[in-house]
Amino acid sequence: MTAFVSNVLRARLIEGVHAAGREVMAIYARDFSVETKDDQSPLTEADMASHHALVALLEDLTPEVPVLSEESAEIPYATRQAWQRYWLIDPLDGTKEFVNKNGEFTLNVALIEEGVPVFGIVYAPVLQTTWVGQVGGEAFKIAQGIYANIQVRELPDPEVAPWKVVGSRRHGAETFEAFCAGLPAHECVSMGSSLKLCLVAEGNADLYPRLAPTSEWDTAAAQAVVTAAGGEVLNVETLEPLRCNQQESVLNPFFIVCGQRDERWESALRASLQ
Ligand SMILES: Nc1ncnc2c1ncn2[C@@H]1O[C@H](COP(=O)(O)O)[C@@H](OP(=O)(O)O)[C@H]1O
Ligand SMILES: [Mg+2]
Repeated sequence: MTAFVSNVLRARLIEGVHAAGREVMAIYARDFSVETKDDQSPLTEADMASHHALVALLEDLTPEVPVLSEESAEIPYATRQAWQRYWLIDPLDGTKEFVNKNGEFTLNVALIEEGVPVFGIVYAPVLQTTWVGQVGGEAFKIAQGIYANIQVRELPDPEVAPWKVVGSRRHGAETFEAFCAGLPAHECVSMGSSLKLCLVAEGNADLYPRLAPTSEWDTAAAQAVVTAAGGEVLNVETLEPLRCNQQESVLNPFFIVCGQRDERWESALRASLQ
């Protein structure tokens, strides 16, 4: 377990992420403008308010640790490569869900050590729910102020209880369906943002195949939660855990989130990738 995140630091981080969430909610509650970024994805005042609040929080709490944010990602790899430890944040994941006001967006803060997400906080302010994971330590959820430890569930016998598979509302529908076609009895749920990984972490979903692009900040915090809860976030080609900061590009390979490995879904995955 990373010794870097003490209980005091963890509590301050959670408090600070909640404060950033209040700024996001103040904007969510009123009219706001939506810009389009160069990659055609939307950007709102809330993305930037959360970015500034989280960067200020992290610079205050741990001035020696660099921060990489989706909204300030132009740091050359030559610089990032030297980072043994850094914060990786997505100030507002699920911006389209924010714009559509369906509540399925999150604030994400991850600590990366030697490329491995070792600690993460995922906060969904509309749901008033926070997921926290410290790899090698605890995974827990705070829902409406109540703390509860979380863990992945064992894959049920699909004839008794269908597997639950979670997918994006907007990305990769065709390959998602090809994967699901190879599974035993299952039901599908659609959801925005990193909430999908948290559903697996808390045992409310079994699998989240992501056969479409994402960036490292979309997944790192929730990967720490999933891992701490006993699950895995695996590259679909190698079935090795995702790592951050291994190359110039911050794009993730396609991946699958699971509670545990199992030949039944692994063969469905291989078939869907052909
Ligand atoms: N072509 C692409 N390249 C990289 N990331 C992409 C992408 N299309 C979607 N995403 C990522 O997918 C996230 C939304 O995922 P989902 O559809 O599962 O909710 C977006 O997060 P943001 O809202 O932070 O931009 C965005 O980062
Ligand atoms: Mg995102």
